[in-house]
Amino acid sequence: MKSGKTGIYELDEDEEGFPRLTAVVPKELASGFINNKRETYKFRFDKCFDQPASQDEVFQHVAQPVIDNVLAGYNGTIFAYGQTGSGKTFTITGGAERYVDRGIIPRSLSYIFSKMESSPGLTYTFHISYLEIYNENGYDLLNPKHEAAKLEDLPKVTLLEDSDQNIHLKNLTVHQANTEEEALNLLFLGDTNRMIAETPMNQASSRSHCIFTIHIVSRETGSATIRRSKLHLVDLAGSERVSKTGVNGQILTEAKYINLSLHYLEQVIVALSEKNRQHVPYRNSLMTSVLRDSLGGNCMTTMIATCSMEKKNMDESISTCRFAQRVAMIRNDVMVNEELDPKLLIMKLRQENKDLRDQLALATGEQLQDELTEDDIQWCEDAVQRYLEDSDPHSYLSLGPDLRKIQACFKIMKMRILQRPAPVQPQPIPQPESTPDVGPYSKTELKKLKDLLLQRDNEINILII
Ligand SMILES: Nc1ncnc2c1ncn2[C@@H]1O[C@H](COP(=O)(O)OP(=O)(O)OP(=O)(O)O)[C@@H](O)[C@H]1O
Repeated sequence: MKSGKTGIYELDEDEEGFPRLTAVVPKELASGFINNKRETYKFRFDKCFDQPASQDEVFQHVAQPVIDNVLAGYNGTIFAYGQTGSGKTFTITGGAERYVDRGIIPRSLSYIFSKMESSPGLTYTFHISYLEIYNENGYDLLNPKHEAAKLEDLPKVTLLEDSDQNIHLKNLTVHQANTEEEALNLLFLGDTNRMIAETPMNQASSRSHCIFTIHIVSRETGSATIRRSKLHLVDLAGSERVSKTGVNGQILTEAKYINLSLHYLEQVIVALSEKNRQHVPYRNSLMTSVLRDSLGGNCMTTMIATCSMEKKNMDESISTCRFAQRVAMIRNDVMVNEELDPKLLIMKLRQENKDLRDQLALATGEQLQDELTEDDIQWCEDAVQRYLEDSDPHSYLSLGPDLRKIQACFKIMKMRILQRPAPVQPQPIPQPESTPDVGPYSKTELKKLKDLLLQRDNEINILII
């Protein structure tokens, strides 16, 4: 956080070193506030980003820690809250003009896929869904028919609750993304389909809530345990009050729905922040129902409050800061969402069953009579192969007490010996046709010796003469 004054706002640190935002209300604005005598408002946050903060800085501080936890199997939510035009969409999705303006969603996708590539011991599967909530109705932004139809013509996304009170969303498609590019294409498709309309406050105001969700399944290689987690990236509709915008007709209806759903969101957040509160009113709105497992309980929630620095928006900015303070009071108990993969679990149990039968046979001295299965024979093949390939002369073939397996392994080895090609016999070196060599000397050497002998005899004869 940068310290300093930004017009009527001041950024510094409180006594405990936390970033603090102080809003100093100018006299001419004070009458518009509920407590019109109050002149300064102080808010404490985990982090404050001043106007020049880069998208990368925001991503690193806000999103990266949440994503690291999501990849480790926890649920995570990041949502942007603030009045229209304060930068929610810019923060969550990003600006379209420059690459450096990419927001939290595309950066999260890049980060997640790069993490996946650098974790060879883990297998990840990613699925993506993109939900828009408009006038309290849910619509699938990734529905293939979306481009051709009006939003209202699409099948509505509805809530279903199972006997364990888990929420399921009917008509919301979930798409697998194997690469960053595929995931970005889904984001692009959803953003293209997003409903936008004009209001007097903003030419391209988003009047709906959008929830981009990355569903992650991970498993360590060879493990039967799978982890399921999800990351919700939420771009809320503008939080400004209706009276401020001076709108009517359809836009007024929309604004009322937005205000109501944000009010219910606030109610849930207030309930979650009260220590001994038993009932949390999640069911009041579609958004709180969808985010039920993502606002409190088993989830890491991060809220980004976007504020306008302009004087005329000061009461909205203070209201946004108040909301953010309440969210900061929620304490969640997070746990990894682990479960066993049914297929791997069955395989594991079958193996355990077999081991137990083998042990029983060993204990009772009784031999198993039924035929070995194809899997058993393959197991024997592999065991023999490993044994033969092992260059250690002291290695042994461990087969357990099952006589059938021992016999199968012997049979496999015998087959391998029988099927081995006959060893190549060394061929005799062809010799020139002549008398065979005698003794340790070759014929050439013998001839040389005979010649030498003859020469010596001649020399002796000459000397005698
Ligand atoms: N940090 C920023 N840097 C540069 N431009 C920004 C920044 N934040 C917002 N903007 C620009 O301000 C305008 C409004 O921002 P944005 O659409 O993100 O607001 P919003 O809060 O999502 O509004 P709405 O509620 O209407 O969706 C956009 O043109 C956006 O590009």
